[in-house]
Amino acid sequence: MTVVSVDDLTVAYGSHTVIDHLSFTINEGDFLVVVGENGVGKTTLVRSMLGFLKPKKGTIDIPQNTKIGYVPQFRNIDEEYPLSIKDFVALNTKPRIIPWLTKKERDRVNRMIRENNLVNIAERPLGLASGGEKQRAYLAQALLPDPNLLILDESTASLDNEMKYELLDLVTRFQQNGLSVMFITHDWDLAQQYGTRFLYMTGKSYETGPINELPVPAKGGTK
Ligand SMILES: Nc1ncnc2c1ncn2[C@@H]1O[C@H](COP(=O)(O)OP(=O)(O)OP(=O)(O)O)[C@@H](O)[C@H]1O
Repeated sequence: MTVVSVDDLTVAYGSHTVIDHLSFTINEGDFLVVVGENGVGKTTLVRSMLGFLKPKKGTIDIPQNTKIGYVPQFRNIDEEYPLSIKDFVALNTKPRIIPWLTKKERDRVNRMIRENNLVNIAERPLGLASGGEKQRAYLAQALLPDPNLLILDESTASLDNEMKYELLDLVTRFQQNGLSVMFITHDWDLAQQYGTRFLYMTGKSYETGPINELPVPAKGGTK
């Protein structure tokens, strides 16, 4: 089943064309890694897929049963941030008339807390969590509404190796249960280890295919 189909997409900021005739698809259960140097349009692609930018040309076909979860690139959550990890996850419950969570919503929040290894720290202020714990909280929040496509924009960028693997192992577990993943990264090793397919954006052209065909640059490349 196709969860997103992008065909001949062109996106521009005014006269500055950033994405030029891009086509690719994401299928159910894919772990698509998106690689490419700074400024080639990776975040612009995500913003277009989320509907925030109107394509100049081409189409982004998102079937009705595709629900997207998104973990954006940068957040500035400092020590003063007042919400607990659990409350932060619960922020992504859909708008409701009564101000408190229903039992079903609470159960769902607790499930996400469990499945993202946050049980022991659920009541801790998010601002005091480590980088890896924060990323797991962002993941839990994004997964709360049960999306079938998860977009991660550089989620491992600020993490040490152990935390990177922990986070991506977790994401892989969800992927193996049918979640499709689109993971934007500058880390070619992680791309090769976790991806099933790739989209390589060079700024001039695009390549896509199974992960074993990823054209890994020589050392000193765009890593
Ligand atoms: N709102 C905007 N208005 C005008 N130009 C923009 C805007 N957002 C991004 N750009 C430009 O579009 C190009 C692509 O930016 P984008 O953030 O999509 O790249 P990226 O591949 O995600 O980069 P990075 O890896 O550094 O996050 C850049 O030249 C950037 O300066």
